[in-house]
Amino acid sequence: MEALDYHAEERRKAEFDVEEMKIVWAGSRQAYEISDRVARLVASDPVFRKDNRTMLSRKDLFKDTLRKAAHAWKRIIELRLSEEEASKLRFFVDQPVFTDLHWGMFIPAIKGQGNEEQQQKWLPMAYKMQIIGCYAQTELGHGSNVQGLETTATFDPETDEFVIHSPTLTSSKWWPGGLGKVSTHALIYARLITDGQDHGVHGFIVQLRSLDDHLPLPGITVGDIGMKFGSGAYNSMDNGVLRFDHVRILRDQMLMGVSQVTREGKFMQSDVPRQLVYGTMVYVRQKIVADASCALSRAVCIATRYSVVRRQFGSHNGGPETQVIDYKTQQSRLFPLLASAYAFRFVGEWLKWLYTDVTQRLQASDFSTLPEVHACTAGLKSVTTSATADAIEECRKLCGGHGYLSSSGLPELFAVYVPACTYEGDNVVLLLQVARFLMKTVSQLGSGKKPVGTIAYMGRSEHLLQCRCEVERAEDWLKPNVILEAFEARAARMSVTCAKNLNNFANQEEGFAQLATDLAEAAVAHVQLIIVSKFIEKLQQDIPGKGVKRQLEILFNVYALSLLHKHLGDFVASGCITPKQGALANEQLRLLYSQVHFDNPSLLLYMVLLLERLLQSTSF
Ligand SMILES: CCCCC/C=C\C/C=C\C/C=C\CCCCC(=O)SCCNC(=O)CCNC(=O)[C@H](O)C(C)(C)COP(=O)(O)OP(=O)(O)OC[C@H]1O[C@@H](n2cnc3c(N)ncnc32)[C@H](O)[C@@H]1OP(=O)(O)O
Ligand SMILES: Cc1cc2nc3c(=O)[nH]c(=O)nc-3n(C[C@H](O)[C@H](O)[C@H](O)COP(=O)(O)OP(=O)(O)OC[C@H]3O[C@@H](n4cnc5c(N)ncnc54)[C@H](O)[C@@H]3O)c2cc1C
Repeated sequence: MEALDYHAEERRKAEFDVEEMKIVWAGSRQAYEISDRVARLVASDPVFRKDNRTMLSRKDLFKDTLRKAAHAWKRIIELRLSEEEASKLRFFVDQPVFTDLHWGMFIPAIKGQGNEEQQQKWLPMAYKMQIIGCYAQTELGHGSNVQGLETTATFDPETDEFVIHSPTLTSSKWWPGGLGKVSTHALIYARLITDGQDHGVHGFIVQLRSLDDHLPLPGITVGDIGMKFGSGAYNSMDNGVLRFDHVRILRDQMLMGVSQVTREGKFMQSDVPRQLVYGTMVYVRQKIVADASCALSRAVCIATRYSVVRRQFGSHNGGPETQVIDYKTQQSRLFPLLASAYAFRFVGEWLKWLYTDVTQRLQASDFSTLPEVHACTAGLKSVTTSATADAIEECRKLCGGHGYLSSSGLPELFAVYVPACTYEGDNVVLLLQVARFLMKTVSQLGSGKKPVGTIAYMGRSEHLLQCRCEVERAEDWLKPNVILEAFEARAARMSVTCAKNLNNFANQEEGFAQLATDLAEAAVAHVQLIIVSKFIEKLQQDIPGKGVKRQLEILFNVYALSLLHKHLGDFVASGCITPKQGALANEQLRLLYSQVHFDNPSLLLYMVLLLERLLQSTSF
């Protein structure tokens, strides 16, 4: 049976309302309708074709990308698309391009760190793309260590200007997307110096190229940093290098929403946390989490499609060979990835709410949730991108030799996706930020300060440090409260153990350095607990549609129990569960795989259909 006939057949047999499941995935009926409409628009427009991009030279690929970006902008204007529709269209164009950074970082940084006057001056030009901006923070010598950046912005009270300078080779800005060829302006992060005093890293808007002939302005040396991983992939983006030779800018080109420099050259740190200078990174990290579920779902679609159609071995009396989806090993590798796509989708929805909430609080000078938002965005960005990068590679391997063909779509998807483990914060560095937040919370237990939000479970650590999971039969692992308590106990015990071991060192810094690996693992346990708990919260909502909630419950159990199986060492070593209970979880997982496959083949195929229009616009 051909794949498409099979799909149609399976849809007819669906155990659940596929249309309602589409809405669950999209987040709302409106979001689904926008996504569906824009996906069709992109898939039906020959200018947006993607099946040739791995065969183009870097120069032709870049020209192709610019052509697509210009065409996208033209269609956005012609069709009067909303900001949400425009963002979707850029997403479905699905090729790293300078507009990612213009819309994704340059504009949000001005909105988040600029004062009212600066927003009124720069945003209208940016929205009309009369200026094109990039986010130039990373340098050749420093990326993770933002406080180590070397570019300087020295205030000259004589002329009421800042002098932007690259004092060393390692201070060269290196990596910013859109910098190499396209951007006319950059948001530069540099050391603010007034009257000889260094006030740390702040943001400055600097024009790089002429708006008349696009040539670099005096004192500016700028270019592209060359080919990156893979052939097509990220090579459609002009990541660049930039050096300053005493470039002068007006004082009002320092973003003054977080701190200011007066006409007299006096540095004024307003009463907001200096970390708001990092606000744009926090914003992008929360978007990257939602993006992980999209990238993961695409890989799972391809691998599911293949697994359902591909047959190998098992022919009896000349009959058809076995579908590879029937092999338990194929199921145990693929189904947790399908479940992870939904898990990341739902935690991404929640994280978007958390970010919106903190943005509103900041406007009321309420900084109380900032530490938690930093820990959640950093941790979820790290865990979801690492898992997704690994999953795309796993999906390639699930497709045999065909997974290695460009036309499968998987190599390109992998090559474009994997830098997500590095950009917007190296994943290990971000886990250590989460660990810092966890250790601070543990140190405050007993101080009377009650842990709240995603760390509230630490307030029950006395119970969690000694509880025993109530699991005697495999089906006991189907109870959300049993799973939740196991994940809470594992996270609490790993954090408390780290905190105790830190006390064996002369100081916190030394302890942190020596125990960094344990601390990173404790951070992963905490973040996985957040993902599990948000999936449970999603299932507690009213979910319409025949059988939809039932399918999601199956996926939740697959996600949680496959994680438990993968990290069984943590759970058993921390005493949360016994080896026998671990074996029962694995037994339950096997039963669940059969449910996902035999009772609900349409759930799998639904994922295949989920972004089918998008897949059709690739060559696979
Ligand atoms: C752009 C597209 C948008 C859509 C996205 C969708 C999909 C993605 C698709 C495509 C993406 C396209 C392009 C990719 C763009 C990539 C762009 C970049 O990569 S930009 C550069 C990114 N760089 C980084 O992320 C740097 C990482 N390093 C840091 O963030 C910091 O250096 C640090 C590791 C956090 C350390 O900072 P610092 O030394 O200043 O602070 P500490 O001393 O460690 O901690 C002090 C204190 O501050 C708290 N804190 C730290 N950061 C924050 C924060 N962001 N918010 C709030 N609080 C913070 C920290 O917890 C400490 O608190 P305490 O313990 O209480 O003292
Ligand atoms: C495709 C892509 C696009 C990018 N776009 C932009 C952009 O638009 N704008 C921008 O400003 N930047 C951009 N970047 C840069 C990116 O943000 C940095 O690469 C990233 O922050 C990591 O910094 P680094 O490369 O200097 O590595 P480092 O910070 O030097 O880290 C190197 C490695 O050392 C280890 N390490 C470092 N510190 C620690 C620690 N404290 N503990 C344990 N291990 C540690 C980690 O393994 C890390 O991977 C982009 C990068 C890529 C790959």
